[in-house]
Amino acid sequence: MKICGLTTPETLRAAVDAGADFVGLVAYPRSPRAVSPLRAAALLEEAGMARERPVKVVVVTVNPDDALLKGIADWIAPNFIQLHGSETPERAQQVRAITGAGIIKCIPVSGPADLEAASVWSEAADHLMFDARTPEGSSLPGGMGLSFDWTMLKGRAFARPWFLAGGLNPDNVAQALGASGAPMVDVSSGVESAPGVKEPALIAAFVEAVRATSPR
Ligand SMILES: O=C(O)c1ccccc1NCC(=O)[C@H](O)[C@H](O)COP(=O)(O)O
Repeated sequence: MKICGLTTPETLRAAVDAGADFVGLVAYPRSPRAVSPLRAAALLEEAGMARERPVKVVVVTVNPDDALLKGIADWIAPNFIQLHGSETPERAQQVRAITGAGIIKCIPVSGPADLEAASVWSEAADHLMFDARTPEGSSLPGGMGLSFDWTMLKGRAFARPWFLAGGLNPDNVAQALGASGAPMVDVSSGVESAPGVKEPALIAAFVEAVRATSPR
């Protein structure tokens, strides 16, 4: 599971200690969870993760330019770049070459037809993420606590391992896993007390709820 949008060493550590597999740092200036590459590097250091990383570090971007990608590679050296904009597979290959990181591609979903977009990503992405499409004119393309009909994913096969995202929280994640058959889940606002303010107790409750649902 992935806990996204962490902004403090305490919550980063809380995610690791709870047993998250991936932690997400958002490099999108308009987000209430935004951290610069420099701040992200300091965060990892303050959380004791500068050298040894017990989890995969993901940097979330939206149509990133080369300068941002170079800054991310130099300062953070993440395991994955999450592409949350309108990037093409060709651009994703460039992102991989510039950063040396793996690629998580977000597919925005409002209806079953949106799932077809996954088919072009079998070469360029390591993982897919199905996240609720935010309404036209929204301030953010993700992290809005919106969900979609999870059942449309049930029984579907995709070329890459995938995350379910969008509107998940400790109270609904068990139902979401059952309804979608998701192999991995991602959460941001569902473990916050206000936009950008993560709560360690909610992070722990989310991880526990996933653990209690998943086969060991
Ligand atoms: O979280 C953000 O602020 C954000 C900003 C811009 C692009 C993507 C963003 N988040 C991406 C994520 O991976 C979120 O975890 C995902 O959209 C689910 O968010 P939520 O519905 O709040 O759990």
